[in-house]
Amino acid sequence: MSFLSPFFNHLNIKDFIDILIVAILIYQLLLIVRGTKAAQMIVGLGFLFGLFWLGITFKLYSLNWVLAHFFDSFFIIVVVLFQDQFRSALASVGTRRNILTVFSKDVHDFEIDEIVEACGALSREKIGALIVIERTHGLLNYINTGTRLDSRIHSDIIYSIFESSSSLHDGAIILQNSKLTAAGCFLPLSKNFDIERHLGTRHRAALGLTEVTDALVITCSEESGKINLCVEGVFYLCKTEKELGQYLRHIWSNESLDSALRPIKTKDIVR
Ligand SMILES: Nc1ncnc2c1ncn2[C@@H]1O[C@H](COP(=O)(O)OP(=O)(O)OP(=O)(O)O)[C@@H](O)[C@H]1O
Repeated sequence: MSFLSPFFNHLNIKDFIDILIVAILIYQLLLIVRGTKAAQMIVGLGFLFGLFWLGITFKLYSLNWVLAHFFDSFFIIVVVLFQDQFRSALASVGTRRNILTVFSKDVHDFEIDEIVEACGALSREKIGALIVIERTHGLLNYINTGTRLDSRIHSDIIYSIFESSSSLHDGAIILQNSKLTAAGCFLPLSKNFDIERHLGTRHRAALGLTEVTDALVITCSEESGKINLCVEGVFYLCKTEKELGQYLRHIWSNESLDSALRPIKTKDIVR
């Protein structure tokens, strides 16, 4: 590591602050694009950078010429490719989880009670519902498919959205950072061919989203009234509202799970 010391010797406090700000901006950008199509584009750009590096190392002139011209306009290309993400991120500064609130809890006990109460009522009335709770992966791609609400999380509001007379009852609602951000959102269907054949599109959408993001999805079946929590492509049946509450509190506040409940298999439960 001694080869790095000349580099550090020339750094002053201003440079450290500069590097820290850029690191936070890159981290925030990654949070926004994780789980979205933009993440795949970043992998594609990384691949082109790799090719460029190979071209320079092995002096592949034609490849260098093409890629050098491509990277000349790199910033314009990035802005064009990620225009949706930039637009949403700039518009949502201050309203979504940002630099200042990144360490705060997303869903509080109060909101969990409201979600659980709504699911209980929907289940008793056999009203179908699809409720998404955002964790660290940005869901703006999916929020943009629905109707923006930005309301507080309240059981009556959730219940009335899914009533058949509501114009927003089709699709999913997305809860983000203690807010009911959008309703009528379209989620990706699971591409898993091993899914039980009887599962309909509501449940396939819950699986699909949790396969590509770390969001939690609660489904309430219109047919059976059963409530399921879906985490990382796995369903956890909640026989009662109390069980749903236990699972949610287990995930958010690390409350211990009743031994009768199936343990959640997740790599990184976010608290
Ligand atoms: N891709 C999707 N994104 C969001 N919501 C969806 C999606 N696909 C279906 N839905 C919702 O699911 C409803 C259809 O549910 P369907 O009966 O096909 O599924 P299911 O899994 O059998 O659920 P249920 O047990 O409630 O009948 C739609 O009316 C719509 O509200």
